[in-house]
Amino acid sequence: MSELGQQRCRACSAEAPKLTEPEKQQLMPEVPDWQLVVRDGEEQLQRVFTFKNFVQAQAFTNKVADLAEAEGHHPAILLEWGKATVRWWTHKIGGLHKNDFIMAARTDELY
Ligand SMILES: C[C@H](O)[C@H](O)[C@H]1CNC2=NC(N)=NC(=O)C2=N1
Repeated sequence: MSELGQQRCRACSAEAPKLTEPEKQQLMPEVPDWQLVVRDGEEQLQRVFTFKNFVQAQAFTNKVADLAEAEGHHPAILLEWGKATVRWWTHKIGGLHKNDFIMAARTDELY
């Protein structure tokens, strides 16, 4: 289990700073299966999880949703047959916060 995967989200305000490039580069090795993407001008962490069928993808999606609600920090999830694409970013700052890396690591532990 990665050190990030043992952490919990810290409530952040709209004034919280986005992670700097060095901070992101330091954190990326802890979530090696995730990629940085930009959607609607906002940087996000994305990973595609694959499964044998829709039901397994749905069950994983539900686990991620439960984790998100428990942490008060929510992803975008695209559920398809055999796939679940998860994207983490912090809406209120329009980019990436350490919380998003924590949640990506916590998501990996559900897979
Ligand atoms: C009021 C509510 O707690 C906030 O809107 C939370 C909900 N979940 C959230 N999830 C994410 N990813 N980013 C947020 O800024 C965010 N804010």
